[in-house]
Amino acid sequence: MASITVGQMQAVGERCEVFYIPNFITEEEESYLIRKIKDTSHQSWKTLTNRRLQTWGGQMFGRNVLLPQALPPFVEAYPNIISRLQSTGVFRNSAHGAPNHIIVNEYLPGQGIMPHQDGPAYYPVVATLSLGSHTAFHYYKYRTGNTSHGATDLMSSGPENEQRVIDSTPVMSVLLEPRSVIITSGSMYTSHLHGIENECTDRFTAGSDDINPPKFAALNVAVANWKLLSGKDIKEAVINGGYLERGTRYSLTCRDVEKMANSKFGRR
Ligand SMILES: O=C(O)CCC(=O)C(=O)O
Ligand SMILES: [Fe+2]
Repeated sequence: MASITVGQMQAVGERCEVFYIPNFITEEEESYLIRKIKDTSHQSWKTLTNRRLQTWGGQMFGRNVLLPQALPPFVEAYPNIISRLQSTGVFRNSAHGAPNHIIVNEYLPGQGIMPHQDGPAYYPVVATLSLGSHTAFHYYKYRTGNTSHGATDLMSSGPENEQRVIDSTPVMSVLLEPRSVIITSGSMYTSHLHGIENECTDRFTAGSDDINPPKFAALNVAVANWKLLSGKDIKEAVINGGYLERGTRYSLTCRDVEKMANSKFGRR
């Protein structure tokens, strides 16, 4: 992909805060990146309860400041993920004009990530590249009035650690294909949450027009980006009410940490 402009990116939903770009990288680039992620001579995994992660571009110092390190060549040179993301224009007003930090998550089938906000350390845009498998990605809002409506409600710790009730019905849900990028900005970044349920299989309710779009069967919510899906088998499963088995998925969560420690600081 030579270059992408905001005009060519496809907005998902009416608010134009979420953009879906299928085939952001080629299959060859995807295999190469997965090989590099698995080759831990460069970096190591941090194991959490329900997934593993690597951090590229440096470690956070306190909550908001990055102790920067160079990003690996497999996002700067080949494939040139960072410059492709730059060419979308979504980072043009961020402190460094480009992502300077990447969290690589690994999810086995059945693993997900609780609804959360990415928080104030970053410029409020996140671009996430999916590798290896599709997944179902949901955006949630907080319940107004903060009243819990029963045992199914989720609680969040929120950016300031206060407990808030999350509405368990997503405000928007997208199917992320392998090799796609999803960009989250605006209020979807600053006041909504996002998460991935711990599922092995995603089932769909058939649909193929705006009145009756295909849905994620378990939640009865539309697949908001169904028209933008590019994989033949994936699109067929979604439109015809089939199912998709998840494989191991790697995600590259690319953001701009606005405050960076002076790089000389650590060396003195
Ligand atoms: O894996 C994903 O697509 C989401 C990851 C995420 O939300 C995060 O790292 O903050
Ligand atoms: Fe996140």
